[in-house]
This record gives sequence, C-alpha cells and structure tokens, in this order.
Amino acid sequence: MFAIETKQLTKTFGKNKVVDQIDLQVKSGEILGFLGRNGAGKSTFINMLTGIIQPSSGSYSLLDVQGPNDDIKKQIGVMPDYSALNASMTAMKHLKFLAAVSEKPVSDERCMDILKLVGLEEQAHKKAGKFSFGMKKKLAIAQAIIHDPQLIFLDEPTSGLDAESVIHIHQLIQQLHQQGKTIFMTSHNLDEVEKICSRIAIMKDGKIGKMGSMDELRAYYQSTITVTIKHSPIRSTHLPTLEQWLTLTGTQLEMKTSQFTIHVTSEKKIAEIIRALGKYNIDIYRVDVNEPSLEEIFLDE
Ligand SMILES: Nc1ncnc2c1ncn2[C@@H]1O[C@H](COP(=O)(O)OP(=O)(O)OP(=O)(O)O)[C@@H](O)[C@H]1O
Repeated sequence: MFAIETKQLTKTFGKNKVVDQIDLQVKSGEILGFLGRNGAGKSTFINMLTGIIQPSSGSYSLLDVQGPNDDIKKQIGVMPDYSALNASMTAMKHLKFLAAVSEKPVSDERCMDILKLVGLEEQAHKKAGKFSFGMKKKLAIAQAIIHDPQLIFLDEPTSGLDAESVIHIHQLIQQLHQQGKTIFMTSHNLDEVEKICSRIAIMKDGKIGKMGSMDELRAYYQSTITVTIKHSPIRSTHLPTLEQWLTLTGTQLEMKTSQFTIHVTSEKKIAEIIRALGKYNIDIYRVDVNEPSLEEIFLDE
C-alpha cells in the first residue's frame, strides 16, 4: 500500500508553475525526507496533499484513498502553523480541541502522554501565549500526533530547537516509525535527514530531481568512498607491485610509509584491498572510511 501517491500533481500560481507534474509514491511505514532549497515548492506540494490548497491539475491519494477526502483526514496528522496558536489556551486545551475537531476525542491521560513525548509535560497547563518558539513547535508536533494518525506530515520539526530537544524529537520520530506510521518530513538539516530518513526526495524548480535511499543516491551520483588504511611496513621489494595493483583498484592513491589513502567506487573494493594486504603479510592497524554526505549530493543536484 502507498501512504502517498501523486500523479502529475501540479500547482500554478498565475503563470508560475510551482509544482510541476509530480509523480511520487511513498510506501507505508517509510520516513521520507523532503528536501529542496527555499522556494522549491515543498510547502505548496504538502499544502495540496493536506487539503489546504487545491491542485491545478493531476491527482493524489492518501492511504489508498483518492483525495481530497474528509474521512481520510482523521488518519492524517499535520503540524499546524505554530504562529496560529491561541494565546489564551493551555497546551492541554489545544490538544483536546484538535482531537475534538478531528472527531477522535482523547482522554486527559493521552494528552499528558503526548505532551511528555514531545517534552512539554511541565507546560501542560500553561497558556500558549507564554510559550517560547521551541515550545510552540513542540506543541505543533503534539497536535500532529494526538489523534494517532497513520500518516504524519512534519514541516521542519526540529528547526529552532535546542540540541537536547532535537535528540528528543528524533527519538519520537523513530518511535512513530517503529509503530508503523508513515512520516513525510521537510527539513533543511541535511545531517538530520541522512540520519533518520529511510528515503530522500530532492525537489528543485517544482519537480522531484532525485529520490532514493542514501545508498541509492550515492550510487546515482557515482560518488567515491575514501579509504585510509594504517598498516605495518611494506617490504621494499613488494612496494612497486602493490602500488600498481592498488592504482588499478582505485584512484588518487596517496602512499606514505605506514598509511595510504585510496578512492574506490564500492565497498567490495575495500574487502579486496584488505585481502591483498594479507597476502603480502601486511598487518592492518586501522581503516577509516569516508563516504560522501547528503550535503555533497544535495549541492550537486
Ligand atoms: N499563494 C501563493 N501565491 C503565489 N505564489 C506562491 C504562493 N504560495 C507559494 N508561492 C510561490 O511558490 C514558490 C514555492 O513556494 P513554497 O513555499 O512552496 O516553497 P518551499 O520549497 O516550501 O520553500 P521554503 O523552504 O522556503 O519553505 C515560491 O516562489 C513562492 O513565492
């Protein structure tokens, strides 16, 4: 089952095609990281899926139900705009109110549990008007999950949060993932996306440029892995042959007395090198492997 499927989904504002015929499939249970530079069209795309704006053309389905559909909204969690919180309502009241609107009344106990999950238990009975930016953000996340939805849209869930809260929210996202929920999240923090998302989609000029797991993206960009190996001395008679063999295996070899660095295209090559060193009776003390980050892939897009 696809949690999200779009076909030729398009949004035009005047003459500006902001979302351009996007075909996207998100499998149930995935954490999809949705990336793109400012103005790429991410929010417009999400706003169509969550029913905030109407597509200009194309279609979409959520949890296998053709959208827009009011019933399916109950199974979807969306972070509301945190600047639109009611200043005179407490965190608890916000959750009770939202659950009532989505026709899934919840107990005070569940509200407290969710506030604990996002790290807001101490603010449960405080008015949102007195909340810091981070607290408002956490309340928005709580509002997205209070009614136990199957599909959750999180818009930059950790931007502006302190380091401890970021870890906390990452744990929460992993927990929701383990419960089988599908999470569609935007973020400008590439390390975060690389760490917690199972697949990544990169949006550019209204289209999805590349999409896949980190391994798939690395393979697509044919990026190389840099391997540095620290080893015991190599006998001078072996050195030229070994050096020649390594040059055929990888590129840009840098050889020092007790260490060399080589760039290879696949992990299998690392195993080959280690086996070859064994044949020459060279001991390996340390292997450092450096793979290209999502940042390098993103900047290349
Ligand atoms: N209601 C609107 N009317 C006209 N243009 C709009 C409207 N909403 C968005 N746009 C334009 O659509 C483009 C994409 O905006 P969108 O907010 O979807 O980008 P984004 O990828 O979410 O950006 P960011 O990362 O900055 O949040 C921008 O050029 C924006 O000015």
